[in-house]
Amino acid sequence: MGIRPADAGFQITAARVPPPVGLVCPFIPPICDPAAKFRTIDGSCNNLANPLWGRSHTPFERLLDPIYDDGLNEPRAARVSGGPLPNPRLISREFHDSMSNPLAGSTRLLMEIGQFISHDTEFQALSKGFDDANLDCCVDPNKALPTPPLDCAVGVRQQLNQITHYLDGSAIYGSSDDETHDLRHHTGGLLRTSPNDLLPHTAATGTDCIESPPFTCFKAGDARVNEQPALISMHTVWMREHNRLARGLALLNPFWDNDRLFQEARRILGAELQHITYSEFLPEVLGSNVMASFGLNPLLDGYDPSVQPMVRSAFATAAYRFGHSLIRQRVFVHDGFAAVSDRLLKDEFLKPELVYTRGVGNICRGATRSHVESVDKSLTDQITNRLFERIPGFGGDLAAINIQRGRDYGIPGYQAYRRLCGLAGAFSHTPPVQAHLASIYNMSPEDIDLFPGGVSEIPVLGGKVGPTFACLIGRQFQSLKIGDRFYYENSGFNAFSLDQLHEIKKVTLASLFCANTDIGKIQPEALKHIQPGNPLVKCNSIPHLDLLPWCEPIHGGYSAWQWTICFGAWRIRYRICNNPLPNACGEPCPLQFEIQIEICPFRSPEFGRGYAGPPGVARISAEVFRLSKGKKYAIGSHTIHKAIKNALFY
Ligand code: HEM
Ligand SMILES: [Ca+2]
Repeated sequence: MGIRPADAGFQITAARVPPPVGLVCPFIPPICDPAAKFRTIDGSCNNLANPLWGRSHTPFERLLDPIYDDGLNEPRAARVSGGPLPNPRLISREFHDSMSNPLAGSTRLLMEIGQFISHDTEFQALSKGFDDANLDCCVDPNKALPTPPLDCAVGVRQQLNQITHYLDGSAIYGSSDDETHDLRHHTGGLLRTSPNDLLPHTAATGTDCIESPPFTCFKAGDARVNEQPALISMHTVWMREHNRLARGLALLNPFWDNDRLFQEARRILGAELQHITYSEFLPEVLGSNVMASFGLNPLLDGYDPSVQPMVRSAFATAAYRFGHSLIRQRVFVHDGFAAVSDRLLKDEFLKPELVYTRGVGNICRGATRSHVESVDKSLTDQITNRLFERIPGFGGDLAAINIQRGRDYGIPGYQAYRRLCGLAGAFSHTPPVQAHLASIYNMSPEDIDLFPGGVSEIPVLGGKVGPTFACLIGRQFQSLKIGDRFYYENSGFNAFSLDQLHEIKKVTLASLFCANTDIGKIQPEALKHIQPGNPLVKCNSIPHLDLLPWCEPIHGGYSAWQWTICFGAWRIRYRICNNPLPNACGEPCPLQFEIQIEICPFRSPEFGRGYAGPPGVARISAEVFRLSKGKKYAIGSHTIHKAIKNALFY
């Protein structure tokens, strides 16, 4: 069944022992530049003592030791009390009904940005068949690819994150230098685009995107970009934001080269993404109490190099999949006057068409003008029966996948995580949901899988998820914050200046959409519905980031001093303003042309008229300055001769 230890390329044994002699460990720490201003693309060298922490293609970390059926490798299948665990599809059919329970107050954008953040922080590597084909699930279950742990000690099965664990914009830029190279335009710090300022095109691979000409599939920093049109739109908005920043920086700093512009824009964009996550998204999901208890609110200096930033497997396989319960049955597009499309999600999976026909602005507007589903046991049938359906009636079931994926990763059951989070009792559910769960798991709470147990809890005060998921999500975003040396609020040598931070903190989802789409009007808090206190307003009244604090001053610059030979007791030096145009933050040259005279060879008390310089140097008189101001003179010209004569002999 599935991947055998022999297929894994390394040994799986129960005891953790050092790697056997001869085993090549794939995790070789790179040599880091501790003074580097920018993140590496693959996330390495963020933690200087542990440069592999958070890098792409490294294992998920664990909160609890794994439980495998055979102690090593096989998905958890047996009940604590003996006998097989309930079949995941059965749990999905019986427990995860497809009722629609709209969430009061929140817009569908909560789902969209949630998915985008997920695609910046975790992407499991799956076992592939011959020639990169997906495994046939009837013959070979589609298991997560095994990996040795970071220290390459031999042990139980671990799973691999393909992308950078950090919240760093990898969904926009990619998680390897090759990917980034391919996405970049290589002039002006820009990313590549396609006509109408859309994402660059890519050939469809079949599993990632269904291409129906002329609607070409898109390419972005994360391979899942084409999964649904609102996700494509979100990627497009961020790609445009990068280009907008790069262009703005180029205007302010015309001497920055392509690489400098790219990296500075990427650094600002990463900060914007973190700011939106910690100031808009997480408070909406977790509520203010949980935000405070995990230290997720703004903080000026929190970096702790002992904190592991890595994504935890319980977060990736269950807690952060809470978002699957937010998903609505239909994709809603709004043109500012009316809904222009409200198609079933199953018809939009993996298809870029709506982005071409309806436009990014209308899709973004749709996300801010419609509701999202509550986080509860109900998941739309579009994902529990019709996920990626190609032949009617043969769609996938994401709830069942989530449950089986948890077992595949060996994550312990729901109760173990309740204990880890210090929650009292075995349930945080309404009595009917509790009874339903208990009966599906044959009255054995210890067997309950983390996804169904967590997603069906009563939400915490002010949040959208229950206490177990709030704890697991809170812990994860805490470690992504204080375990990230480049976290945008950190001080230290790499920090943003206070002026820059002030500008970054103006960025909201609303300002992002305003700056990069034709949305025109939006409510300031875009994750919340339009209502008194959050009215629909014109984009020009939404605060936006001003790049001026990123201006590096170019002052008006002079040529080097040129000396004449000594004639008599004097010699003259002169210089010309060869850069009369400073940039927005630079000072102009005070004078176009400057002449000084010096006693030659010794200092004498008879300085020239109007002397104002240091000993030994006499500056020419104020009239002469005026005479020469605003003009450039060639040395030897009549006016200069006159000026020098005046200075020397009057
Ligand atoms: C239309 C919307 C969405 C669709 C069709 C979708 C579909 C999927 C699929 C097919 C997987 C892979 C499952 C597996 O093989 O284990 C997945 C994984 C995941 N999804 Fe979603 N999803 C959607 C929205 C969301 C949202 C809104 C969130 C969170 C707020 C989310 C969080 C996750 C996470 C954390 C994973 C695991 C990623 C990994 O480690 O590879 N998804 N989703
Ligand atoms: Ca990342």
